[in-house]
Amino acid sequence: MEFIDLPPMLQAAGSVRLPGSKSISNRVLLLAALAEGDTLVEALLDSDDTRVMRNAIVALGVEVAEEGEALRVSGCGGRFPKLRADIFVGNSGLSIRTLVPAIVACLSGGDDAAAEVRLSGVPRMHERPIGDLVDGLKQLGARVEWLGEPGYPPLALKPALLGAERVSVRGNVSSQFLTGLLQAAPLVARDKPLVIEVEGELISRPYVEITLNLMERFGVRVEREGWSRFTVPAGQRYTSPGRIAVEGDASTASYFLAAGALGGGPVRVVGAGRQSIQGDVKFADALAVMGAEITWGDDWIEARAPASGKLKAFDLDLNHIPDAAMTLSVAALFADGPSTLRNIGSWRVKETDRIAAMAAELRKLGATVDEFPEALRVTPPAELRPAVIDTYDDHRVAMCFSLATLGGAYVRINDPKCVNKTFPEYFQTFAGITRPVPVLAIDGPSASGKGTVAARVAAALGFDHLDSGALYRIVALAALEKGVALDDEAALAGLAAALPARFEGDKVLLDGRDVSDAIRSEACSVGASRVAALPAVREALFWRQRAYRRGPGLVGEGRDMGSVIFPDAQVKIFLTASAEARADRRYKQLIDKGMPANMDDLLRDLRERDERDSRRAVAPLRKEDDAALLDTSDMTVGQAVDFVMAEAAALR
Ligand SMILES: Nc1ncnc2c1ncn2[C@@H]1O[C@H](COP(=O)(O)OP(=O)(O)O)[C@@H](O)[C@H]1O
Ligand SMILES: Nc1ccn([C@@H]2O[C@H](COP(=O)(O)OP(=O)(O)O)[C@@H](O)[C@H]2O)c(=O)n1
Repeated sequence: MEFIDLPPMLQAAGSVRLPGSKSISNRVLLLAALAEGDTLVEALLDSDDTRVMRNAIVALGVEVAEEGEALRVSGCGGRFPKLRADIFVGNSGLSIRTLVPAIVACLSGGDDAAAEVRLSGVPRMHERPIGDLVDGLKQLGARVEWLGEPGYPPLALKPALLGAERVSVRGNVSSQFLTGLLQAAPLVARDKPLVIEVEGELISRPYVEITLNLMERFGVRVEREGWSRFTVPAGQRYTSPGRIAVEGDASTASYFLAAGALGGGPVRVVGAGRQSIQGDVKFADALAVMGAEITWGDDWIEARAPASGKLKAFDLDLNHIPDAAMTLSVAALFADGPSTLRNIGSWRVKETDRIAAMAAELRKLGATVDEFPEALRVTPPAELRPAVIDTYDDHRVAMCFSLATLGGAYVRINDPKCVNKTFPEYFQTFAGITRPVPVLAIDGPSASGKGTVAARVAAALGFDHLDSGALYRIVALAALEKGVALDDEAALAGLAAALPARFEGDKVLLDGRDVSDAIRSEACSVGASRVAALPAVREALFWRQRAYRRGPGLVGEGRDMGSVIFPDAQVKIFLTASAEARADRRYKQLIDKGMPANMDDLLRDLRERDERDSRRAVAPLRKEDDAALLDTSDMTVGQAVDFVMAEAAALR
């Protein structure tokens, strides 16, 4: 499984130019395809979902050409030229739900009896309902055949004359059904008006407003009575507006605005603002309810943390911003109490069951989550835990969990490429506005001076100090005490995973006992180097070591700080010295502590350990390409510290 590790972040600030809106891009592509005349579409989103729509209109015979950064769509004037096609819609709900009514309308009254368009998608798409939409189309006379489970894709559309003047559709499953019917309506209402009635409550209304707004840009007027009855007057045709610029994506904006609110800010998103036609800009109002400071421009929004520093819990009906509301469920981790997200039932039929998915993943971070049929209550933990987040092939799950890093937790996002659905550059953009907790990694062989230098540098910088070798030594000590064999990998990994050890200043405590000296014995030195060669032991200590990365920063020393535990460390040092110099230092250290020591034994032992540490299969000791080499054979401690402090200047 591919993954991306996001380190804990100190803060977020900066400016982001938003990628094009998915909702607008896909509507514009279809309307431009159906219109009379060429449309030059600017700032179109390039992502999996928009490629689905683009490929679909091309498969239906519409010409599309790149012109610099823009796309020229040569409209077909109301009837797709090719009505024999197999269209793959991936996992794009909007694409299938708007293509089906438009194709059905084009199949009406044609003279090719063998015309047939089939639509299919990824397995999840075949679980996403479309039956209510098809029922509506059948009222008009459409011929639709289910190719799998009735009510779900895949399906086949066949020629049939559409007749009725009235159609009704359910509004409480997906507003995309209504959008699909509305966009196809002018193709049906050639001689007589078409009335679309909505049964039940219409959810996600702002998306329908985007539809009406864009239809108007393409010259089609819709009469609306409340949100339950829409009349499309007869004889209208889509005509190209010539050129159209796609707004920035307001749903995507939610991640960056939240980053500003959670990570200090200010973070500004450019491309959607006060004048946006997208309902999701209202996400900024929800952040304001939490106490974030929001500033609006015509085409930008800026968010920063509340002056008090603490975000407030909320209880909100989020029916109008279902997508951006996912971001709010992660923001709830930063609130001063339990927050409730209401009226989000549509989450159940999205890319995944988002209520279940968010509940499961938020819990991994330590939150208490109550799941209801159409709501979620999130109670933040005292401290976020590092978590491995599963993303369910859902771009929004992947994107919104990146925000947890602003709460000081390491987050591993599994299958991060699922963001390609709407924002392939997401993680790079997120990295551009966030500042990871700094890490200075010092690796090197035994007695090279890592511990001594790390302690001094950490004190000078005001950072924490992680002596990772001590963890392996404690495992060795615990094993020796409990009589666990030093090659019993499973038992040793079990010991390591549940190690009741703590660092307190200079002291190392095991089960509350001071073992600072005990772990430095020769037996523990040899034992540590043996248990450290076992992959399961290293695995068991992996997240534990990462948890030491906390603001304002960390100096980590060991063998694999810069290669495995903190590969993104901003400063890496490979500290070494000749074997003779190191044996000499170790000898003096032991004699000072009143411990027995023999120079020849020490030198042999040191060489053996060097060998074992460098030859082992997992996390071998070696200098990383991006580490600065420091040979202290002929240096004083002060000189070594000065060298590292000079490198550490890069952290500021
Ligand atoms: N140039 C130097 N840099 C770091 N330590 C040095 C240097 N010269 C002598 N020493 C001494 O070497 C000894 C071993 O250092 P230590 O920090 O325990 O090494 P490590 O953590 O790499 O095993 C310490 O007593 C330290 O004072
Ligand atoms: N990050 C680390 C740190 C230590 N170790 C192992 O743990 C042993 C003890 O580490 P240490 O840093 O206390 O050892 P010294 O350098 O003090 O001898 C080393 O010999 C390594 O085998 C490791 O594998 N990875």
